[in-house]
Amino acid sequence: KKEVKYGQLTELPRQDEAMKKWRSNRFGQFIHWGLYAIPGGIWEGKTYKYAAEFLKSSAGISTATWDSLQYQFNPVKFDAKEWAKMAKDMGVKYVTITTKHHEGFCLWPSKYTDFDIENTPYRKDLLGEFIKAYNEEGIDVSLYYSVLDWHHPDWRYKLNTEEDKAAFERLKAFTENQLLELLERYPTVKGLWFDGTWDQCWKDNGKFSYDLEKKLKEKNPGLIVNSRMRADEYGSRHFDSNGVLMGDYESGYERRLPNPWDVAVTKNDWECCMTIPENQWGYHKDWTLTHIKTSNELIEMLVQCTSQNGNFLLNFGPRGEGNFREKEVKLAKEIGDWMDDNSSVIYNCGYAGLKKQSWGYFTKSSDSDDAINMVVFNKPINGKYRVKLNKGSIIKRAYLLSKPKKSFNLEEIANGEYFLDDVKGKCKDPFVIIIELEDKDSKKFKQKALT
Ligand SMILES: Cc1ccc([C@@H]2N[C@@H](C)[C@@H](O)[C@H]2O)cc1
Repeated sequence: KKEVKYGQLTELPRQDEAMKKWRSNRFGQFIHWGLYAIPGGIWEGKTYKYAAEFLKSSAGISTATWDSLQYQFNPVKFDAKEWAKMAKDMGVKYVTITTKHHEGFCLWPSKYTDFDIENTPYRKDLLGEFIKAYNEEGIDVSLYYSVLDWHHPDWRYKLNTEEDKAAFERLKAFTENQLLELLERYPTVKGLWFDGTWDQCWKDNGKFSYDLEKKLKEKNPGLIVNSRMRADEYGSRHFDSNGVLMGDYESGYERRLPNPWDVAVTKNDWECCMTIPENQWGYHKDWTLTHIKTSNELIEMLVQCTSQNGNFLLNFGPRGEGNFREKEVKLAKEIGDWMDDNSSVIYNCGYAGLKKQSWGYFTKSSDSDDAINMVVFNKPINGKYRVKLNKGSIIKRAYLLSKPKKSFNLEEIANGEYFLDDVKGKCKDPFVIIIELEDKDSKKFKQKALT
């Protein structure tokens, strides 16, 4: 074991109220919005397939040219209340918005740069309007902040010379100032989502990231930060050099999920962030370039995350004018319709302590030990759901969440294992079966085979 002085700051898993709320939220909306939304992946008539928020590098655009987009940023269609209503109807309990992406443009009026919303035709504190509207809908707000900053003259990928090191000291001060400014201006913010921390410059500053996490948590007690914020003094990221998780939850699942049967992942808090297209975070004008995920695919990801004690952060990329494309509005509505009927298997739910089975996913509410949720995505060809619980578990009753009076026929096929007869009729959406268990002391002893 290495001696790590600047590794984990807060003992995990956190059991304070703020973290319990974060955990029970389960479903969040990611918003990527910045100057990149203006060109939307197309530059001088050429469409670039790579992620639209990377157009500056994909199209080899100079910083001066890119930064002049600032004078075009005027989201006349932006209506924070409308955005917050769409999010509320979709069923998200929290939102994470890019305050500053790699381009360096700030959606809030910052004292530390002119490359911000104040110096655009819009002028007003857009981020402030956004936070107020979402909080009024009862949605927690967390802020995405990119340490990597293509605009800032003191950004360095690597610190080779003394001049590099001096420049990066200024960049670190700028970063700390902006983050403290964000927490000062927006005290209701619940979390910070760091990105752009993979370069050598940051890995060489592990102690700084430790001290910064400490300062930010002193400024905003209960603040929740992702593991991506941190490096230890040896340059190890997310997990310190002894494999101990840093930050407050693991944020390595970007556009990918763990294996559905992976149990190890359930021991930490974690979050998966996901795009609707194959790989677009910022607005891209052309969504015919790759597969666009359906609401069923996205609902299955949300359910899988919940089944493994993870949160699901689904990304939306609004247009430069400040409205969402129709496909995103439609998906938000479809997901919201499903959540209207089934959110009880998501909010305040997590890993049921059971092996994944072929019909779908188990989730269990943190508030009850004698009920288990089965979220079905695959109907069995033999018309019976094989349900394998822990040994000694006895099902008292099983029924559809949508038809609680109608009990399933049960057939006990082994200790803690049952067949449930399938429901009649077609189900076009994923549906929920509630399993009510006999409480523990009423169990009948079942002879285990001697082999
Ligand atoms: C190689 C790469 C760098 C940065 C990213 C950023 N992280 C996501 C959360 C988005 O912000 C994306 O732009 C993605 C891939």
